[in-house]
Amino acid sequence: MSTLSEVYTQYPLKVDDIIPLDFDSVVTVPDSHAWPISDGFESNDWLSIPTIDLKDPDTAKLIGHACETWGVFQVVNHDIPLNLLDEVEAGSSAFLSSDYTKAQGLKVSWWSHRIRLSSNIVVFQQVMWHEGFTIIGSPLDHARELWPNDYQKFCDIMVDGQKKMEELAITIMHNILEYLAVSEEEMKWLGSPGVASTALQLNSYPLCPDPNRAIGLAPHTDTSLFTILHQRISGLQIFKEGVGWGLVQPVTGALVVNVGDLLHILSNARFPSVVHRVVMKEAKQRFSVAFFYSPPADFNLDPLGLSFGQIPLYRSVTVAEYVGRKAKDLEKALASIRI
Ligand SMILES: O=C(O)CCC(=O)C(=O)O
Ligand SMILES: [Fe+2]
Repeated sequence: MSTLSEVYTQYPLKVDDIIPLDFDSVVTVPDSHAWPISDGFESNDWLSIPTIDLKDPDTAKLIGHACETWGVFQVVNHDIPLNLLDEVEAGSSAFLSSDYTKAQGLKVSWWSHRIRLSSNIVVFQQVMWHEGFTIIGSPLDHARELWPNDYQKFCDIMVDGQKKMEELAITIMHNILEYLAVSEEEMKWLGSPGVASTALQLNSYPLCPDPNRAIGLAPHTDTSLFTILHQRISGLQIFKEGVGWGLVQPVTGALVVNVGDLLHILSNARFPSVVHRVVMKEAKQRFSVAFFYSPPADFNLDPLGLSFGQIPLYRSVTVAEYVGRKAKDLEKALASIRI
């Protein structure tokens, strides 16, 4: 087994779990999509997470400190043009509203329940107020099938988006390693383009007739080292120990970076893997773009940067094994490798 695509193929969508819903015509939230009100659901409080200027000479310290205290921060001066992020969003919208996508009735699922349309585009929708799709690798073959006359532009934008996100991820990773005092020798894969496991996930949260009865994405942690996210409209909530749920304020041009499970393991639990969710806040359709950054699937992940005498809290695990554990049981994956 060598790629994440192959790992996901082992956990296909259970078709019986699909509950179709036409978000375009719905006037109330059906029971199938109603979500129990939970703590902080209606909170409009912004969390004061750090915003870091990537041109600041102290970037490594600022990023490391933010990872340690919050597990999430925003970055500005990141060199990804805003118009590219807008184009990715427009491409996502076009894909989701294409006749092909609609005709397939691509409906409800949750993380482990994904419809695979082709080897490289994974489409899913769930009992959340959400639809979206994940691109792993090149979208070319599948997009050619979807829009025989029109696929090239979509592919160029997605490939460009993935490339720029990966460059930014490499910069952030270098800073994190510096902060954790982990030798780059330990991460030989880092920096060679196309070697890391990456995925570009395009999320859409349709306008909801009753926002307090639905949820965009249920609480979860990401199965990545970290995730880079673009949001223009609010809705992303983070859970902070001792504070509770709070919204991450959209800042024009900024990208949100959150720690995922793999960096939590690598940092020996020094960095929290951030629990987050999406709530329906504004009376508009909301899009977001998430870029998941992880080492190659066969990379052996160990807690690193331990100080003298410190014991590792997690056993060594390959990325592929961890992804498989998470796909099987979202809640128990981390505990299952705890020493
Ligand atoms: O849409 C968002 O703000 C969050 C998306 C997210 O958490 C994810 O795709 O894993
Ligand atoms: Fe997430």
